[in-house]
Order: sequence, then structure tokens, then C-alpha cells
Amino acid sequence: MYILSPSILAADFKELGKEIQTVDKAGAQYIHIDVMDGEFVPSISLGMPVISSVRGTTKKVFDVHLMVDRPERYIQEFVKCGADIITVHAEACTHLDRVIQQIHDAGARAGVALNPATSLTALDYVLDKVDMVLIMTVNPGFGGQKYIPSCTDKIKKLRHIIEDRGLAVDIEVDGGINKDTVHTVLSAGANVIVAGSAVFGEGADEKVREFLEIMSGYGKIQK
Ligand SMILES: O=C(CO)[C@H](O)[C@H](O)COP(=O)(O)O
Ligand SMILES: [Fe+2]
Repeated sequence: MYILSPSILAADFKELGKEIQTVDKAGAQYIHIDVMDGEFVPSISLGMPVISSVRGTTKKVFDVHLMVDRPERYIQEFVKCGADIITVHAEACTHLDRVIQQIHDAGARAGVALNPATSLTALDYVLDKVDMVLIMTVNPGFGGQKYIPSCTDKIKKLRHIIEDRGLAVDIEVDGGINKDTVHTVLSAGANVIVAGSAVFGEGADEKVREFLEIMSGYGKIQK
């Protein structure tokens, strides 16, 4: 099933609730929320109070991408403020297996993100324990960057591994996804599409519909 997860990093923060409702009404199934700590990545974005305050604006899935060192410190709090999926970076966790367990114990779905330079082998012993893998298609930390072409092969390889092992793990892609690059990642095997700067701005509702229309050419769209 194909899912669109607009990244609010590119939204107008003074109208955040309305921006979320616009993409919700247009059919986006997830809302992608980027949390940056100024340590794991250079920038600082937003945290729990913002997530709590927009939680009431939509019933859609909050897809929280933690670009945070040692995320085990915050899992329970993010679930409490409304996260439905929590994705942690393999590079930020000393005990990745334990953090995945912690996310599930807190009642959320668990994702693991890999930076462009991180090998798929980081997933060898956890792939059967996660709900989603996030393949970063830019170096994390900022919106509006260019898609890194070497990530395409990684998405393809991961799709083969998931199929070979008979698993039902979603492949999310994040960074530089627009109406051109989305074809590349969909053909490679991604099924959860994050897009920030290609969605928010003028006509966000129309852009969501355009993405969903493209995605429907590859398979069933999740309702
Ligand atoms: O995780 C992220 C950055 O680290 C964002 O989700 C991503 O960059 C989305 O922005 P864009 O679609 O503009 O590239
Ligand atoms: Fe993200």
C-alpha cells in the first residue's frame, strides 16, 4: 500500500494547524514530523509542545522522525504527545534493538532510519522487528536538498531483502522527493513517500493530489 507523508518542516509554522488540515483533507495519510536536536544533525526544529498542540488538528498518523542522539531518552514522551510511528536513526542508537522494543512497549510503531552513507547491513538483525525502514535520500538536517542518486540502489536492495525474507516492512524515503524523483523511488520499491518542499507552499492541496495520482500508478493507495 502506498502512503504520502508530507513533511511539516516546509510548512508555514504560524499556520501549522491549518497547514496540517489542508494536507489531511487532500488525502495525505501520514503527517511527517522532523525532530532535530542540534547534535545528531546541525539544526534544531521542534519538539513535544508543538506536537502536542497540533495533535488535536487531525486524526491522521503522526510519523515522527527523530534526528536525535540517544533517542531512548524521549520515546515515552513522544508517544504521550501523540506520535503513532517513531523512527530513530541506527547511527544515533548504541542499543538499537532495545530502542525498537522500547517504542513498541510504549504503544507506537517502530521505524529505523539510515543515513545515505550507512549500509543496509545495519538492519541485518532488526529487520524482522521493525514496522518501517526510512531510507534517507539526503543527508538529514535540512529540507529542500537534492536527492542523492546512490540511494536508489539501496532502496532496490532493501525491497529484495524484505521480499526474500517474507516480511511486511514499509520502505519510507525522505529527502529531495518531488514529482520527478518520486518515480525513481517508487520504481525502486519505496511505498511511503515523504515530501516537504514539494508539497507545502502555494497549492499544497493540489500537490498532495498530484503525488497521490502518481503513486496510484504504482499500486493501491492506503485509504
Ligand atoms: O528529514 C528531513 C530532513 O532531514 C525532512 O523530512 C526532509 O528533508 C523533507 O524535506 P524535502 O522534501 O524538502 O527534502
Ligand atoms: Fe524527515
